[in-house]
Amino acid sequence: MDDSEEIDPAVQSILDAARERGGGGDRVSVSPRSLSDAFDAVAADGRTPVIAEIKPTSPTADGERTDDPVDLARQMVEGGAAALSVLTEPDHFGGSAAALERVRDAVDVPVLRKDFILHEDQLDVVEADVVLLIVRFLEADGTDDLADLLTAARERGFQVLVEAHTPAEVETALEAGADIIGVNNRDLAELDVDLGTFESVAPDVPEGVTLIAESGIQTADDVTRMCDAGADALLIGSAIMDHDAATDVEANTRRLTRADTDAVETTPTDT
Ligand SMILES: O=P(O)(O)OC[C@@H](O)[C@@H](O)c1c[nH]c2ccccc12
Repeated sequence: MDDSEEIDPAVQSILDAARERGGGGDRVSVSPRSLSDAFDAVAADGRTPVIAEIKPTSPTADGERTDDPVDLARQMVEGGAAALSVLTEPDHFGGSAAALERVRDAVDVPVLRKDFILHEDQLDVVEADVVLLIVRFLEADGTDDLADLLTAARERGFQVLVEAHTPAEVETALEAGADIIGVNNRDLAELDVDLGTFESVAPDVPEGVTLIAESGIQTADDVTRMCDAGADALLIGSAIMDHDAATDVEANTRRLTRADTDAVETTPTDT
């Protein structure tokens, strides 16, 4: 629908690959770990709910992190992450369904499958507690309808995070019945990040909806800023992963999950 606004060539290439990718085999049926219970539990413990993302690389990253995803997942949980996000897109993010499966077996927290799902059968690739649906991409021709995909995902047991970037996309998400909305600070047309996006779009999201701030959150101040603007939880990848294998993933996670609380943590000096 909205193909008139040029999207970044890197994003177009992701979309083209997603269109080609087949689905799974048998229809999956998931008994999901509750995302809202996980957020409540960490909040009760004085931490900020953070979904820590395992993203080996991305079109905007330098290099690729090749550590075992299970090791990374354990460090993130040890550092206080409420939930994990695992990229399963293979061609541009270095992800795989197998990595998600191993991670979900190794931890107790909910796991989000991060991918570019355009068709119902792509829901059947792997079990996860939450799947991502991106409004912007489901407006393109030749993709399934957002509301239909949302229903199809819920019928399989998935919780659904619907990603928006503008007030119009939030409206679309709400009309489709979304109850968990992520506002992506990264503009998929340009690939640049502006935390002001969340601040300007958040007021359009009604109280009863779980609201997640996504992308570009680097520092403790950024965490506070997103929480002040109404975020119930934050999705953080690069600042935790870094693409320098020497980075301490557990310490990074701890620093950001403790950022909006009074808890005092020592901050690593090399980040
Ligand atoms: O690494 P960052 O800037 O902390 O961003 C994490 C996450 O929000 C980002 O990876 C993301 C948001 N929406 C997506 C959709 C597909 C792939 C990736 C994403």
